Amino acid sequence: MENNALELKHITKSYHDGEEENTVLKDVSISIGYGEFAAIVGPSGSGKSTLLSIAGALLSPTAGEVKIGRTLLSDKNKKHWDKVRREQIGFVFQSHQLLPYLKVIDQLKLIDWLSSGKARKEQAEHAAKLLEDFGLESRLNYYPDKLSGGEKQRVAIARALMNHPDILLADEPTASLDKERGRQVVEMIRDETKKYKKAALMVTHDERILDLVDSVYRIENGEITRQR
Ligand SMILES: Nc1ncnc2c1ncn2[C@@H]1O[C@H](COP(=O)(O)OP(=O)(O)OP(=O)(O)O)[C@@H](O)[C@H]1O
Repeated sequence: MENNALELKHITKSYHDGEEENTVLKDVSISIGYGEFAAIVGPSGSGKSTLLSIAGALLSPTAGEVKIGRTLLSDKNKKHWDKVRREQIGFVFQSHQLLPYLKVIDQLKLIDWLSSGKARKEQAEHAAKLLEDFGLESRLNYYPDKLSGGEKQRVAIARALMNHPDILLADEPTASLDKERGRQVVEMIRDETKKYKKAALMVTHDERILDLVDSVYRIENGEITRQR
């Protein structure tokens, strides 16, 4: 049976604040398949970022199971989490987080821990291909301050796909963009998800872009429901 790119099973997350226990996620389960683009919506403070951090091996759940591709994240083996993040997950944040002193093409080559010449060549080709997919082929030698907001975010998404992740996790990727540019960026995430059979999970406040995703989950009072 084909596995999913991401499986969260019966996730509970509580934060402790002195004597108080604040349960932010209650028995949350979701699965995202390869080629699927899912969105999470919900009011401020409902636990969306917490869920994304758990899915991205940045935060451990109080209870429940996280599986990324074939890898089951275990609390006993946290040393392994760095490797999972590096090799299986692509992160995109609200603001692009590009490095100001690197050209576009070099932003992608940053993830250059591979040593062999062949691997390096493949990586350079992959970077060029991704930047072309994102319509940035004429911007390879630009520094971030010469790019528009939408272009910067597109570079950030291309960079997140460099390591061939199982899943792309995006926390409000359109927050800093106007309507049109925001939509364009989300269309590109969708296209890449389909083209490379990746999964993507996006937190968003913007209901106008939900027609671009395959599935929509809403979190409210710590509980998740699938809307479609
Ligand atoms: N490290 C922490 N320690 C204690 N409480 C936390 C911590 N991180 C988040 N919380 C609490 O958990 C709840 C959910 O926070 P979270 O950031 O996941 O919500 P969100 O849905 O992403 O909100 P927003 O849409 O405003 O970004 C909030 O009540 C928040 O105060």
